[in-house]
Amino acid sequence: MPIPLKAFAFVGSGLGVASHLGYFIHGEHHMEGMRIFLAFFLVPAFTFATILRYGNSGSYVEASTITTVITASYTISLFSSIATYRIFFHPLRNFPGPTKLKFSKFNHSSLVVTEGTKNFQTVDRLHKEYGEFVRVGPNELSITAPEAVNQILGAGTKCRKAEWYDCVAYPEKALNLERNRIIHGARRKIWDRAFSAKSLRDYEGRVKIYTDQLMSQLNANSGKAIDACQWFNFYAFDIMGEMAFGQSFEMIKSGTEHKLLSLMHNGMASIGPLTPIAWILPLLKQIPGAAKESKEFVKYNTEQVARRKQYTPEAPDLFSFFIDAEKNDPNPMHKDPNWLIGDCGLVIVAGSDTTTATLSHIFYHLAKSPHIFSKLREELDSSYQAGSYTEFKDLQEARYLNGIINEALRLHPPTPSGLLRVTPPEGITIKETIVPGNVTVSTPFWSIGRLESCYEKASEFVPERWYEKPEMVIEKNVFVPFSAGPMGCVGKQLGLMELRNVTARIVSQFDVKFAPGEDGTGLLEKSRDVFTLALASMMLMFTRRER
Ligand code: HEM
Repeated sequence: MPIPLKAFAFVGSGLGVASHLGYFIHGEHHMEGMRIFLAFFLVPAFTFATILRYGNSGSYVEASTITTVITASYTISLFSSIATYRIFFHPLRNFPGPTKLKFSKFNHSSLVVTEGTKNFQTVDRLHKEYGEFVRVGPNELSITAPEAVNQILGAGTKCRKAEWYDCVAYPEKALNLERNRIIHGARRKIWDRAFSAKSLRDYEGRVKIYTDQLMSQLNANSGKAIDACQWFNFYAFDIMGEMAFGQSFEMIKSGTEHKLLSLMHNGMASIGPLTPIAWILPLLKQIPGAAKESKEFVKYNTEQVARRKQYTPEAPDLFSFFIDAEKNDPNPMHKDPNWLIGDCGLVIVAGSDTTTATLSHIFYHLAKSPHIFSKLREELDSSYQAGSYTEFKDLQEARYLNGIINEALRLHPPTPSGLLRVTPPEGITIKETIVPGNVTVSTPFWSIGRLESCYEKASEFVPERWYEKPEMVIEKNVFVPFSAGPMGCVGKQLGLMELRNVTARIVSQFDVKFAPGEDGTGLLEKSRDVFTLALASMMLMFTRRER
């Protein structure tokens, strides 16, 4: 007697629930995209072939009907089980947030796309609607409670980096992608050496060369409208090329974009919309012909590393330390050549777009507010001489300049959505709220930087709050544009050195204003959130100062 179709539907449904409760609900599966994807095709094909071979009639119609019934009932019950769990039983079920985001991160992704790839603003809107704790995914919370920043990112944090770090540059290895704390700590030691106080002093000369080059170009274009964001990007990128490979990309000199810059930016463009569903990124990279730019970026870095290994620069660069570790460090992990290639890409990505975004926003505010520009020029005229021996040291102490940099980082953090972390298995308690274990959490920098509970007159650009009016910084601990703790920015001092040096030089030597028809809103409204910011243009005029 033939088995009724209902029985097959029953089996499919049972398997659906069982695979959810026995497999998908446990642990991490973000790197299994390809296997799961293939299983969804191969298992039905295998089922079809088995029924055809061993079924009662051996007919194609029977085999395909039964396969369809099992597959459909499996799929429906799997997704129903997932949805039911996420809404009614998940440990985050009582946290507020839009219902569609509780179901699936695909809905977050589509929200990001429809709202112009500005996740930090999307999340900000959700916080205004739902409060300090917002469930932005089935297993994800965005938190603006000030206490969360230190607990999630601070020195003693028990949180670790989220799955996103495995996916975003798969299959690369690099310091910032490393989720294992012991391995991260061991690699971080090499980077810390490369950024010691002595090394930083050695890098001053390199920074100066590119600041000089930028000044020459601004001189040559004095009084003309130019895209400041693009020139700042050339500047930051040239310095990072010098740091990573011991040779710049010559973009300031040539005034044209190097191929690597567009490769990097095109490669990063997908990160914005795909961050909520980052498991798709490794899947894409395993498809031949897909994710071309990212693959080319890695290929370029591989070739450059090979070239860099052929010579020793006169003064050490970052790679002097990395190559030394590969050859001489007793820890064998540094022998893996993938570290050099991945860290090479990391120098470029981490060091260029962050600095560019900050410089661009500093000059947005200087062009918008002539009184801030004049006050900065006064400070510099009285305490600083461009090109002097003590130039870098003097600028460290320029209070107004440093206040301006802090304000730019507060209102326009270069990683505006914050950083994804996972809570420890026992969970954490933030402001009496228990955040369960193994939940993805983030503290959106852009929103927190604008909270009246953290800063007095939060929406205003007030450099003095950082020295003369400390009462205007209500929650000091939330200001972490470089992140904090063991995974905080290792290049912070180099970044600050560049920002101070180039800002001081320009303000001392040029008048700055918006070009006709420009008011800087394009920069604020059209830049996209791709983890760092993909900047829109901003046309400024730098005119040689009349003395
Ligand atoms: C305004 C300038 C900069 C800002 C705002 C900034 C910000 C940040 C932030 C927020 C992180 C944490 C990322 C995460 O956890 O996913 C980070 C990490 C990092 N940054 Fe920066 N950065 C800047 C400049 C630089 C520069 C010039 C370099 C030089 C190469 C650099 C190298 C790095 C590296 C290597 C990491 C990874 C550290 C680790 O995982 O231990 N950054 N940065």
